[in-house]
Amino acid sequence: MRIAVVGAGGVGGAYGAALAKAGADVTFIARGVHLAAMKSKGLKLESQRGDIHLVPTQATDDPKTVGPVDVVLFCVKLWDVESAGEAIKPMVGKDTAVIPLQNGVDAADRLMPIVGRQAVMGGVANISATIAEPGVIRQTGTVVRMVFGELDGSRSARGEAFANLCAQAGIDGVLSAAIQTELWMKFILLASNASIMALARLPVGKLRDDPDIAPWFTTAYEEVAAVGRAAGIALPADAVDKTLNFNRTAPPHLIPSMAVDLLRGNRIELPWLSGKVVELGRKYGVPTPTHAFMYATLKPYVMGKPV
Ligand SMILES: NC(=O)C1=CN([C@@H]2O[C@H](COP(=O)(O)OP(=O)(O)OC[C@H]3O[C@@H](n4cnc5c(N)ncnc54)[C@H](OP(=O)(O)O)[C@@H]3O)[C@@H](O)[C@H]2O)C=CC1
Ligand SMILES: CC(C)(CO)C(=O)C(=O)O
Repeated sequence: MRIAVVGAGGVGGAYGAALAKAGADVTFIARGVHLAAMKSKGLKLESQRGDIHLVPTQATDDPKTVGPVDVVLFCVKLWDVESAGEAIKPMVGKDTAVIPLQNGVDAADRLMPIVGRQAVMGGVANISATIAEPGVIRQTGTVVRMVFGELDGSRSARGEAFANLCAQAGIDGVLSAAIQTELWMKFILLASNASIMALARLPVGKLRDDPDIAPWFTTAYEEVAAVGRAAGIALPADAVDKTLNFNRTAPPHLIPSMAVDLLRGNRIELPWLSGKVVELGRKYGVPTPTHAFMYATLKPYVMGKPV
């Protein structure tokens, strides 16, 4: 199976390394010093599950040299969706599946007008990883799970083929018939935790048991779930309880990628996370005061550390 991993960062690097190690024909689309390091030293994944060092690593900044592939794992940040979407067109053939793994709930909708409705599936990344230095990806924790599915809920041959490949690569790959629900279940958690932990600049273990902070997780989750239901998403009745339970049992040092970006002084994905909750809340007449406050107070950091 030919795979292109677009954006070889925390998410793309970690999944791509596992797929390549399992024998899949993986090409990484990368750029800058990270690409140069991958080409000269090979991509390295540091993980408690065992390190992987891909030498040599198939990597390029030019999708035209790759041509059509079976699966594009689309792993750039949310602000790069449109530009990277344009760039990958030469790799999208008649049967290619493009699986966007961004957090948030709108990446697939934004990609469809660019690469075509038929190509785009839905995807959720359950992993925590970051670029530690050029050419090196570091994973936190041991979860390597990916949920993906056709947006219309059908069970496709391409979905099944990719699920089989995930199994060979040690990725807990789940082919879902309800990918919109999966995306929103993660959104309840992530949009809330990203803002709370970016504001506190601390990982989950330092916050979830504090009696002054704990209720804000519940309130923030409830706002996102209410917006999702108003938008017509079929969320389970215990969606908030499930999310609270996940948060209670997450590794204490887990910190959302948006908080990592804020601590590094990078751009942050806030407009597509708390910002999206507020935007959709307004659209559907659902109050979102917690996310509105978090969005407003983090907004000065959207383009990086304010000067
Ligand atoms: N990190 C995590 O643990 C998780 C992240 N996610 C989501 O996954 C997405 C990706 O996050 P993450 O892996 O952290 O991001 P990273 O910043 O680590 O990786 C993205 C990479 O894509 C590169 N890139 C962007 N555009 C292009 C392009 N046109 N051509 C080639 N390379 C390109 C970036 O390069 P450059 O630096 O030069 O811009 C960067 O190296 C986000 O939406 C995030 O919310 C989901 C679950 C977990
Ligand atoms: C791993 C997790 C859930 C962290 O909260 C995440 O999605 C992220 O860091 O973006």
